[in-house]
Amino acid sequence: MSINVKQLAAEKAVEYVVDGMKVGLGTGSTAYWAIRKLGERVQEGLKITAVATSVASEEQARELGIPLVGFGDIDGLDLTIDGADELNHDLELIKGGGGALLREKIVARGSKQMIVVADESKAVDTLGQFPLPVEIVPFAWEWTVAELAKLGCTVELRSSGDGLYKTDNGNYIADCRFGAIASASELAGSLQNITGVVEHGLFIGIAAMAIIGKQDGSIEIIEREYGE
Ligand SMILES: O=C[C@H](O)[C@H](O)[C@H](O)COP(=O)(O)O
Repeated sequence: MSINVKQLAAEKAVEYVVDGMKVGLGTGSTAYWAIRKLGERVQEGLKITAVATSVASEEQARELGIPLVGFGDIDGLDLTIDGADELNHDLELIKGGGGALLREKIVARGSKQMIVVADESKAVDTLGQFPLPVEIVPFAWEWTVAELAKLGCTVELRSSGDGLYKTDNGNYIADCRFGAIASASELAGSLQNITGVVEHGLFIGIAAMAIIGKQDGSIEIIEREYGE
């Protein structure tokens, strides 16, 4: 019988949450299990407050009775637990497969610590197999897509049903296929220089720990010192 490796990793991460913490709730099918476990612990008496990185995670947290606070009520978070689409051994990540990368990056950057939770298929030697999601403004999106393509990728504007996919912020997602990404930080710099780009899904120097669930029931932990 196959085990739920996403749940395995997510529930391990929730062990790092203690009373009094301000917690960032990630988005996606792995973060879902972390939020579910946090909800259970809150019902058992854990005292935390939280902010969510998407409308979907906010709704899940509310249903589970996790106390949510506004961004104006706190000046930062202790810990964010979130998934990833790809991660390498330096804890560089590709995120945004679910379209939540902008909110996720704001929340992760506002946290003292970010733990990534993933199944083993997400751990890679070189980033880039997964198309890099880039959030772009709808205005003149054709020109922004053309600028992205000049960086050496093929770009597909994400669709949803009959139309274009829109993020929780009302923007589009351009999925950019670069193939193997030699230097994530150089690419991040180039993406930031394109005016229509709101944010990209490369998370570099943000996560301190990854918890990876494996089919054999074991867990691998990758850690990185802040400032490395
Ligand atoms: O936008 C979505 C997020 O970055 C997710 O955390 C990421 O796509 C991983 O999602 P999942 O755990 O469903 O694979």
